[in-house]
Amino acid sequence: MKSNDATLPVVVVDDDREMLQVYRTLLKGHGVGPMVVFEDGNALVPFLRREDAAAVVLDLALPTVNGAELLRNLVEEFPHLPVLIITGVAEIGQAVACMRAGACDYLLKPLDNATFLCAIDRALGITADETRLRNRRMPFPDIVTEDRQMLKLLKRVQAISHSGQPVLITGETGVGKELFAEAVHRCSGKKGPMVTVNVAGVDDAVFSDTLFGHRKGAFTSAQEHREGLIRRASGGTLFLDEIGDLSESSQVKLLRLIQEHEYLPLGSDTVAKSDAGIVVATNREPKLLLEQGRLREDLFYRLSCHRIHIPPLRERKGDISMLLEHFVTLAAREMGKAKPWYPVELSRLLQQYHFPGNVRELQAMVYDAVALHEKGALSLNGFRSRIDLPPAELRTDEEQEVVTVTFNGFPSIKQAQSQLISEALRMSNGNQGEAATLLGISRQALNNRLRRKPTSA
Ligand SMILES: Nc1ncnc2c1ncn2[C@@H]1O[C@H](COP(=O)(O)OP(=O)(O)OP(=O)(O)O)[C@@H](O)[C@H]1O
Repeated sequence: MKSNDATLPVVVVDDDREMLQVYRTLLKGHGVGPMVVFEDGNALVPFLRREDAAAVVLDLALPTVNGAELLRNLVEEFPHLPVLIITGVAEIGQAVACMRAGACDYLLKPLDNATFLCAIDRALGITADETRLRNRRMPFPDIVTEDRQMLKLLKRVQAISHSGQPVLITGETGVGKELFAEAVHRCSGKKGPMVTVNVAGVDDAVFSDTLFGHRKGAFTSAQEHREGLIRRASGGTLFLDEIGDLSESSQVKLLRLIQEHEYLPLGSDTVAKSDAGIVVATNREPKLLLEQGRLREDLFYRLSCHRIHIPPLRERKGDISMLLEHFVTLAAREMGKAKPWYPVELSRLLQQYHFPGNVRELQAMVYDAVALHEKGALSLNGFRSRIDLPPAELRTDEEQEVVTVTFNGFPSIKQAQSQLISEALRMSNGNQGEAATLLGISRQALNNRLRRKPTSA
């Protein structure tokens, strides 16, 4: 990927040569470009797979491909790329469908130059933000966060990942310890795999056998030679999860592995060597385990060389709206459903909850809501019941705030009406009959309102 956003091209897909000349003049005069042109859509996706772009300007009426379908493909495959739709057909249902499919703007021909350039500015603004975020988290594509403390931790991960010392990751259940272990592994540049072993409640015999393997005949049922998982992690990383209740003898073996990079397969008297990096995690407080005599002091100090403590979600509530959006998108994609709409106040509602199960709990809640939703929208009430918050607990002043937050101030009747019509059209995928039913008015009444104020919906 090129590092400087200003060098990324704006890709224009239009078969009208006169229009292409207009775009060229406008973009050049605006200091935006270079411009890459496709007169039909077929070569666009292969191009975007090879090259990065700042934005796509897409004419819906293309000769050989369906513009709406191309838009859906672009959003699906390049979710960060802003797509600006241009069309000659003033059709409100189509506009709503395009915006719902993920277009960043929708403009009508004949083009108003100023409106077009404003839309381009907005699109490029989005690109700059996304690129900044993407670059900041480059080695951590799966970790969604904007929290300052978490971003500091990610920097720390980058700094320590090459040291060759063990890494201890702590934090409550579901905060993302395994994700961080993967980040350590990815940043280390090790070519081998990351092998995860959950050692919760595992006795020493199973621990040793699983990790170090055994020779044939090492014990009565050892019919075959077994290679341990440490061998599989050669050239990579061994991630031991839940080390909080490891037995005393397993701790000694782990210490030897960390210090000497050596282990003894069961039944073998030849010491084996390992070059795997070691990352361990626990959701218990290590100091407490130490005080209770459940963690050996020498192992604790050896493990504490690089420690990463991930804060619980309730201490970084600012992440909730990003995670909500991330999981709604992910869940819809995995379930093969259209991404449902949800009200802006949902993330405020979730911020009232303390999330004992942390990100995992939020993820499960969202997946459940996406699986169950009807009419294309997630229900606030469904979430209220999931977080044991009866409707009565939402205070009246907060309910009023919902209105002012949605409209950025108290709305006029006209604004509220126009917002309701837009939402109904959005939720019904542009189907005016369905939208009218949602609004409790006749289709004719909705049509009259749309004709009176076509741009408001
Ligand atoms: N910051 C995040 N961004 C995106 N997904 C996250 C984030 N944090 C956690 N998750 C998701 O939440 C779930 C739980 O995360 P993970 O398994 O890493 O937690 P954990 O701390 O290892 O839990 P446990 O202690 O129970 O093993 C996973 O599906 C993970 O992908």
